[in-house]
Amino acid sequence: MTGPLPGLEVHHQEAPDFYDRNPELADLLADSISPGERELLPKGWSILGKVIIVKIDPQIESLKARIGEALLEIYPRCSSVLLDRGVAGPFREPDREVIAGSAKTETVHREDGVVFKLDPAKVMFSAGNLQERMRMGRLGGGETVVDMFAGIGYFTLPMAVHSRPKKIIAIEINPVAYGYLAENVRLNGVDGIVVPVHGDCDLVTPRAVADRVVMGYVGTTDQYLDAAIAALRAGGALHYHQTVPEKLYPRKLEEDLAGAGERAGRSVKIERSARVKKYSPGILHAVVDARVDGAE
Ligand SMILES: C[S@@+](CC[C@H](N)C(=O)[O-])C[C@H]1O[C@@H](n2cnc3c(N)ncnc32)[C@H](O)[C@@H]1O
Repeated sequence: MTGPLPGLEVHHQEAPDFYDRNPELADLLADSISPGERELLPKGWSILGKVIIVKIDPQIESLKARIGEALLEIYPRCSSVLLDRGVAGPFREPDREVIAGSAKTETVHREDGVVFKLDPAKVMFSAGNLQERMRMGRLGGGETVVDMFAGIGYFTLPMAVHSRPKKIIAIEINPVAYGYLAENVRLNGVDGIVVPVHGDCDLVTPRAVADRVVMGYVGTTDQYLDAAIAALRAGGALHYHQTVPEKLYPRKLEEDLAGAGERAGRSVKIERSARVKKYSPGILHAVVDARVDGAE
């Protein structure tokens, strides 16, 4: 997608965000904070479009407005700063608060030739999954794909834009994320390829249609493996994202897949296991690719 987007300002950047040990933040606040507070200042932040997203140590949360203003001074092209308190619930909704700048946090992020419109105050966008988004955009071609936890189109859009499948059925349960998914499909000019579906994967995943099924991370991804395998035609590819203690990687994930294959009476052959990113201390976010044969 290269054309202008009416009414939207697009910001180009190499990666979805960057973490920067910028001494400027400490310098800008130097006169008004103690040396102890200085030590606790954030060492990095993310930038998505025009929005800066920062985690702040709870011990210095009283400084949040000043930290936000200082970040806007460092990045004059940005318009809002969000304090990030993590992601919660099955919809993976971020807990974020505007601490400086405009209350309007909807923005447009461009990455790998794909446009993502989103409001980072309302939906998540994981910087650490960049390589995986790029990889998915270069697999297959001419296939029917089911993206089970599509979000705003994290995997659907790079696949539709770059590998030109025949069709992608992109399923999303959260109405806000679904709204952005539908809009991003239009903005990227892939409405002839992507069919956004608003619903619960457990109820709406079609059976025996897919050459490829993508299962992004939702915390309980393993509970949807039966639906994913049922969606696949014989010989189809499955991408299973899950978190796992480092010590159990990749065995635990391979066992999840083997179990689902057994329940379905189909053969599941592991083709690749990879670490996507560190999720939390001792816990990995990983992806396993498998080939599923047998009855449709
Ligand atoms: C973490 S986000 C998308 C992950 C993305 N694929 C990635 O790895 O960057 C997961 C999405 O799945 C959606 N979701 C969770 N449970 C679902 C379900 N049962 N059916 C459909 N969508 C679901 C959430 O609302 C959320 O938008």
